[in-house]
Amino acid sequence: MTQTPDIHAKAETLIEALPYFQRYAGRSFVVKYGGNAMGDERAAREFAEDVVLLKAVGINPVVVHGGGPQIGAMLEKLGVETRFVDGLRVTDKQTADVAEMVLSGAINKAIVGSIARAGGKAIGISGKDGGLVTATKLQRTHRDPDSNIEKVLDLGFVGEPSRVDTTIIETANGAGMIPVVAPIGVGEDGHTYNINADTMAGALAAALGAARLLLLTDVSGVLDKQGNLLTDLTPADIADLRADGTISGGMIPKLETCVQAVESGCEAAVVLDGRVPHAMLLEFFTARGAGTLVAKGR
Ligand SMILES: Nc1ncnc2c1ncn2[C@@H]1O[C@H](COP(=O)(O)OP(=O)(O)O)[C@@H](O)[C@H]1O
Ligand SMILES: CC(=O)N[C@@H](CCC(=O)OP(=O)(O)O)C(=O)O
Repeated sequence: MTQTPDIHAKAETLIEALPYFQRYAGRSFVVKYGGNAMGDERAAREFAEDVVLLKAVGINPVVVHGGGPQIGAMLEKLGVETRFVDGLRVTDKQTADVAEMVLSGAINKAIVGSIARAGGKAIGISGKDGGLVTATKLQRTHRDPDSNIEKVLDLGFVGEPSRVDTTIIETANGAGMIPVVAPIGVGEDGHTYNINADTMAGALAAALGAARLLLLTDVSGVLDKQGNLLTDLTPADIADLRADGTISGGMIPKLETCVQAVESGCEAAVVLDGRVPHAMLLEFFTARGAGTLVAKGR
């Protein structure tokens, strides 16, 4: 019996992916799914399919989601003003409550639902569950570009992970479930903290010693001032890009996260375009993915 070229091509694609399945089996991949990348229904379905496929080939995907635009829309509906400093939302008590409602409620469960529809089993949690993430109030300074004066910022209930206990993730992995994590933490003081989703994903990637931290967003990767894609960056390159103003807004916490993750136990981090169909699979199972790879050295 003769086989059509199409069938051969499919078999070859699978065989090409075999070394990657083997290399990454049993390893964690932390995937940060940003509010901007969530986009339309089709993108959400494809994202869920990719995550389920990873699980099926023996990788342990951990999804950390954002939802900045969705929190913004809810705050607007409620008539609450909101603002960002260096990519972080200034969070008073009311804003923290809305962020938790939108992130741990609507978005978390929608992602769990799409993974279920793609044939996987997901468990939706936040940093509060199982003591996953203990947060402390973020201490941060901001240098005014005009006056060059550095000020201490008070962002309210914006937290950063100070302790991560991965037991609940490992328990979920062991039970064949895909953890879906909302970026909310609780402090020793009992307060609820709003954590930037990139920061949350980076802390989990470091604690799990993940093979990859993938940050899915709405740009093709980190761009230079002319708009060209920067394919490989080291922590030193990132410090230069920040100093000369090439990166701004949400890209600042994103790249800070990549640096922190690769310096604390995660092998490499990638910023990639979550709007591209099956972006994650292309990144995992081809020799060179499409986005910006951040690693300790070249
Ligand atoms: N040098 C840069 N390269 C690419 N994007 C950048 C750069 N500097 C700032 N950005 C901005 O960062 C955004 C991504 O961060 P953010 O909006 O927080 O995404 P997400 O919600 O997916 O986490 C991009 O859409 C872009 O507007
Ligand atoms: C402190 C802080 O800024 N928290 C973020 C949490 C959500 C998030 O990070 O969502 P994206 O990844 O979609 O931007 C916020 O309130 O918007």
